[in-house]
Amino acid sequence: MKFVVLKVGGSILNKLPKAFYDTIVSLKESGRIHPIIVHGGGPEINHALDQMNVKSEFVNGLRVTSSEVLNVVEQVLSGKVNKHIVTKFTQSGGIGLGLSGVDANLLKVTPQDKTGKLGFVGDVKEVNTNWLQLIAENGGIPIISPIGIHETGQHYNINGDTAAAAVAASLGAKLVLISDIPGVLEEIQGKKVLIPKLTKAEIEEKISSGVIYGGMIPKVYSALKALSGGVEEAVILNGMNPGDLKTYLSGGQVGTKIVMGEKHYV
Ligand SMILES: Nc1ncnc2c1ncn2[C@@H]1O[C@H](COP(=O)(O)OP(=O)(O)O)[C@@H](O)[C@H]1O
Ligand SMILES: CC(=O)N[C@@H](CCC(=O)OP(=O)(O)O)C(=O)O
Repeated sequence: MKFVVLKVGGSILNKLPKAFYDTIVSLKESGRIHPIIVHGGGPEINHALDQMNVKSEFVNGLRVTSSEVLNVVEQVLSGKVNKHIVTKFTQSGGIGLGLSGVDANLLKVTPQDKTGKLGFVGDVKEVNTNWLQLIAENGGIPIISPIGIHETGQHYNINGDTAAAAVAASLGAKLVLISDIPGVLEEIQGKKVLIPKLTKAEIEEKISSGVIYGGMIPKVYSALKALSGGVEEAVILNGMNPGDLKTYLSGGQVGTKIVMGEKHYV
């Protein structure tokens, strides 16, 4: 089975054209790929917290998650956002099956930060791939919200990119991180320029120089982690151009490819 894990970022969720969902459903129906969707929803969570007068706080792109915040995160991600995406796939003629990482022990976690500063933020230690395979084999498109479960039964908030990388690594799938930007950008002579390929060393350098910041940090680190976990390829693409996904899956150059070694870009 050719699994492709598509992570859809919250930055773009409400803007994605119908053609995006149509493209994924037609790729599934043609048997070319078995898509698995992992989604975010950061802006929706921020909005819900704002309405409760709770401040959103991030450390290196990860949300500090108290139990009060976790309740909101879970309601927004596993409820509102997950079902929004399921509906979009249904409208495109696909079988979208919404799950969170809590269902069927899909995403087992350990706390991300042992000092406790991040609160209930989890890192994925195991993915229950059986159910994903079963859903895919039966024509379904799994749509996963990034909430994980600890062995104590405690639920944890997982960054969407981190969850997607873990799912891709567990299946040896390609990882496609879909966001509202064409890829990793760098300002050169006052113009934002797309970086087509980035190695691990270049990523470290661009984080320390401030070129890569905020929500892009978990994205590039997740891509690297996925690669070291056995994923053959990781790429960051813009979801506003559904043609980009087709181009990428046909071997074309779009977005930013993340690779482990050799320097392709200086
Ligand atoms: N070098 C960079 N190139 C492009 N975007 C960057 C870069 N560094 C930081 N960003 C920010 O990262 C954002 C994408 O991360 P995030 O908002 O978490 O997206 P998503 O919700 O799609 O996962 C961009 O919209 C941009 O503000
Ligand atoms: C731990 C952590 O930061 N979790 C994220 C989960 C949602 C997410 O990843 O949303 P985007 O993909 O839209 O950024 C959060 O609470 O915002």
